Amino acid sequence: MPETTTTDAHVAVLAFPFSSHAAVLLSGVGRLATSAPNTLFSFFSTAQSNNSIFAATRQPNLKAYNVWDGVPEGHVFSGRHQEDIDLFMETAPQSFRKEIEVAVVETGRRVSCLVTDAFLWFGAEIAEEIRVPWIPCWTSASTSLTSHVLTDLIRETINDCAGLAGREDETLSFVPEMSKIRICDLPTGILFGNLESVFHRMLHRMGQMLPQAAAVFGNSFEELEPDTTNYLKTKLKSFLTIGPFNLVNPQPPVPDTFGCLSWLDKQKPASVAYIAFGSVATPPPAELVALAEALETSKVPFIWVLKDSLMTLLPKGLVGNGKVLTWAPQQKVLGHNAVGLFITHGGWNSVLESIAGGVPMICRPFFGDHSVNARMVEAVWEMGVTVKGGVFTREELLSSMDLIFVQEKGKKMRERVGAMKEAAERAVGEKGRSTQNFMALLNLISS
Ligand SMILES: O=c1ccn([C@@H]2O[C@H](COP(=O)(O)OP(=O)(O)O[C@H]3O[C@H](CO)[C@@H](O)[C@H](O)[C@H]3O)[C@@H](O)[C@H]2O)c(=O)[nH]1
Repeated sequence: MPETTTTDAHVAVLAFPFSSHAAVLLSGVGRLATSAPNTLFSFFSTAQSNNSIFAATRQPNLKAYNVWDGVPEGHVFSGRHQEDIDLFMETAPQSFRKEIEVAVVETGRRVSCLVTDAFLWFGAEIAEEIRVPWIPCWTSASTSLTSHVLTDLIRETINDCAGLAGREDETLSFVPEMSKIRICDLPTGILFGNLESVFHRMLHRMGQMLPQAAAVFGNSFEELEPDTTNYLKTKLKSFLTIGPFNLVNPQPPVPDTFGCLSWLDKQKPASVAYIAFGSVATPPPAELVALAEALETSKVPFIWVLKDSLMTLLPKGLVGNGKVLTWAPQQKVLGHNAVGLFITHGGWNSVLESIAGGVPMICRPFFGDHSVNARMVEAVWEMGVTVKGGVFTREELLSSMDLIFVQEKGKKMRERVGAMKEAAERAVGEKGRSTQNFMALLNLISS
């Protein structure tokens, strides 16, 4: 790729250091750093986050800086939900400002552009103070972003129509681009959950601030979400989908500690269920038991990622039919031709990785954007199903596995995921839309 940068550009990158957010941002920024070797990239996250995502060898023009996690010395966590996020967000604007100054002194280059996780809406204020463009990265689907940009409209419309009660299954007919999404599928923080929590106020503010950004870039591709992508192009100064990141920047090699891949080599094509719920979610014990029983009854071979502490819940004979482990090289597993089903929470990276592997899904959403992603899998792309009633039951799992592994409908789903996989590969190919968008982004950040 041609070098298009001026020689003194310095991009400050502010990460949201929880779940897989920082890793996804680093994956996008790593690609920019490779394509613009004369531009410096200073990547700011907490020490814990940086230690977990920065490999020993990185591009020489990409350097990690640690910011304070906001946890006061001697603080004892109360176990309150998202306490770590609340503490971080309280001090984050000042912590980032302070560390940016350190990077400026150390590199001898003033910052020329501010890239942030889109969650960090105060990036708009920092960018204004230092008079540089603000370019946020949205690490999830264009459709979930649309719902955040439209939060005020959605709240007003629902309130004008006498509130939410009994209307959860209605579709968002007043937003034509999201007309297959139901009210109950909306990400938490728009109508559901504690709307006054630090996290949800942050999402609301983000939706209001993003139209000020010089450009927003996202980990999706236009062919996957044409309607909401086009809508965002009208609402934001510039909206550039440059994904899927997993196809252009696959996961760095991770050791196959548990021998998943060699075990998969011995299984029949499209016969194995892979089960994982991302970096945060865990189904409650009763659902884990329902899942274990469904696997045992169906005899479907499986790879199941599960926390160590929960393994005692599984029936003793179960493991004979598969592998239960604490972490898998997910992208490689989903890319293996033996895998025919992904049982997932619907995290955006998992959805994109399932598409890249051509694997249909059973989605069991938990929070955040999982429900809207799962709805798209089922009702828009028809590449899988979402569990009814929101929880796993043995009977429904058995019938969904039968549908995907055995029935004609399942075959059609596999064909549709396969076609979308090809569309994704075209998008990041030499002349693809995501590649063109990436070049436009590269010009923006390094000029
Ligand atoms: O055994 C495992 C389990 C997970 N992963 C990886 O972990 C990531 C998980 O990402 P994702 O599916 O997006 O789930 P979360 O970590 O829960 O992601 C958070 O961030 C996403 C956007 O970045 C949002 O869509 C989710 O709602 C939010 O929970 C993926 O890249 C997986 O490949 C592995 O490599 N091995």
